[in-house]
Amino acid sequence: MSRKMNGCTVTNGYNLENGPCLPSKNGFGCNNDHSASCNCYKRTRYMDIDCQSYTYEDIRETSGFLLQKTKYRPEIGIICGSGLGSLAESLTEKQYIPYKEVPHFPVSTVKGHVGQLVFGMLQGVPIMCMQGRFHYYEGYPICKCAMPVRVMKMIGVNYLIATNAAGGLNESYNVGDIVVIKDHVNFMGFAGVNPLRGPNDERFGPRFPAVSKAYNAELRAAALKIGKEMGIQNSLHEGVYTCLGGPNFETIAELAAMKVLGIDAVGMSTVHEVIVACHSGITVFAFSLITNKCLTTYDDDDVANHEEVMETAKNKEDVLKEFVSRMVQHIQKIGGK
Ligand SMILES: O=P(O)(O)O[C@@H]1C[C@H](O)[C@@H](CO)O1
Ligand code: HPA
Repeated sequence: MSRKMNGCTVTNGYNLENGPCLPSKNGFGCNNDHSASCNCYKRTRYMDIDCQSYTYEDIRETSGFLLQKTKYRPEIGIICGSGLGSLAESLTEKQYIPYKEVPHFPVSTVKGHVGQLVFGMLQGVPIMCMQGRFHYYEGYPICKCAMPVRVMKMIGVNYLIATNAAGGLNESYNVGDIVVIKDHVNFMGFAGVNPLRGPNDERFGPRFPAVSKAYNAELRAAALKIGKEMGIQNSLHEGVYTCLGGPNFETIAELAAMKVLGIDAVGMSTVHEVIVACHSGITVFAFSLITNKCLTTYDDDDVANHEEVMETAKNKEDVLKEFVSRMVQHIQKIGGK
């Protein structure tokens, strides 16, 4: 799609003459003189094209498309982790929109991630659910992996429930336990892989957002209370999650190092989504399903595998549906529609 931005003809975010159009001091796009106020490719070719994947206008186009396709106006968004797509099946009056039909959306490539949006009702509350998320190891730039969260925000989502499958590093965790995430260690961020990298458009959020309170304390407390009410308090924990780039599972030495750092659950997602949610002012609740124990000794015969992850997720389907449904009910009570 072509449009005019600051005198440039831009096609799909590209000024064909000068490369990707970036936010410039004058607004979006190249201003064609490549001076100090111009952020066109000629001035910024040292930057990864990655981080300029989506402009505000792109996100507006995606959310506009969805708002026009659906009658739902959800304030709560849910991201289903590996094997957890069945969470979307609890919705009633469902409307499915495959990612491949949505402008600018990436497509899912991982087993256990269907690759569609599901709009519908849960506990009488409209919900937008991602049945399938995007991981860095699939080959997408990290900002692209997190792009749906910006779409959610523009659609009107104010609460995000992010779920994932994770390995349990904390020795007190068992397979099938739920870990309410209280904090994360952004290992990929240590190496500069951050969804907010690149020019910041203030319309999305601030250049330097605080993420020290990313996981809402009130929702965490509510989750623990809900766990008690459901009688699952012995298999419910609060813990620290980390996301690694994947796709390989971790080495014994890596896991030993992470243990020292106080990490409880190890996965390959969620952190980028939570950072973007925080940046956009979305309130976050996130949890991991412990699908396997992290193996921390060399004499263990077992190895981690995706089949085990999927199988555990399948086995816990019912309890997770109930847990999420009660969380939605709680969020509605405190202000989400
Ligand atoms: O999407 P999530 O984080 O739930 O998926 C986890 C991490 C890998 O994608 C996969 C490994 O089995 O499960
Ligand atoms: N490591 C990383 N990601 C995972 C794991 C794990 O053990 N289990 C499920 N996702």
